[in-house]
Amino acid sequence: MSTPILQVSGLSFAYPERELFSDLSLNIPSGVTLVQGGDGRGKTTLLQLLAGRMQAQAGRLELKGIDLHTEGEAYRRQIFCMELRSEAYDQMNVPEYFASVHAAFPGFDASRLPALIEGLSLTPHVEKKLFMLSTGSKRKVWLAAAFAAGATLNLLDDPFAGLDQASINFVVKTLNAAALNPQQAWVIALYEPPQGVPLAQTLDLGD
Ligand SMILES: Nc1ncnc2c1ncn2[C@@H]1O[C@H](COP(=O)(O)OP(=O)(O)OP(=O)(O)O)[C@@H](O)[C@H]1O
Repeated sequence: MSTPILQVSGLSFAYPERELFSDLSLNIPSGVTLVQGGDGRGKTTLLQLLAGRMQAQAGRLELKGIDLHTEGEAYRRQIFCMELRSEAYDQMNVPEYFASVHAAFPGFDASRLPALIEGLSLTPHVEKKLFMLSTGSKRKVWLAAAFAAGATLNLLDDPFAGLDQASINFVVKTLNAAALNPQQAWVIALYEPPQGVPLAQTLDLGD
């Protein structure tokens, strides 16, 4: 088996009033990994921990040999993470947002944007600022950015929420094509397994 993209060992994390993970070890290979779990099981928190945006109480995370603890900046630079709760990009219009992602990811492939915008029915929205978009449209913008970014590790929290069926089909098709790239890993957090997406593995956090 090839070396995993991300190696996690001994990860422990608790909020003051609730322990979520204790001594969790896992490998994330290329392809699609599903983090499955019911309400409040810790899907979002786990993605934030993998992204290096929240700090665990214990554990080691190594992304293609880069250790989060000792090389945090280099580690985080390889990760595209949907920041749906962030307001940091709200004042940007869609092309400005894509330009900001392009600046952050050297492997960003801008030639893919027209097809992604069309496939996700974003054309009527491209001149809008992000705060003007519905949650579903904003999610589509993040997804388009993820597919163009070329990041090593891609963390997609609830990628289908609020999407119309045509866009869901498009995301499934695009994700399945991206999953064939042995240099990239895709982690998706959902309540239940997605239809039509072959999974490299499932991490079940319970109902
Ligand atoms: N900042 C926080 N401080 C304290 N507790 C938190 C915080 N964020 C989340 N929690 C709690 O931790 C648990 C896991 O939350 P998290 O959002 O990671 O779960 P989730 O599986 O993504 O849930 P959902 O599907 O409902 O979004 C929940 O019980 C939540 O209430």
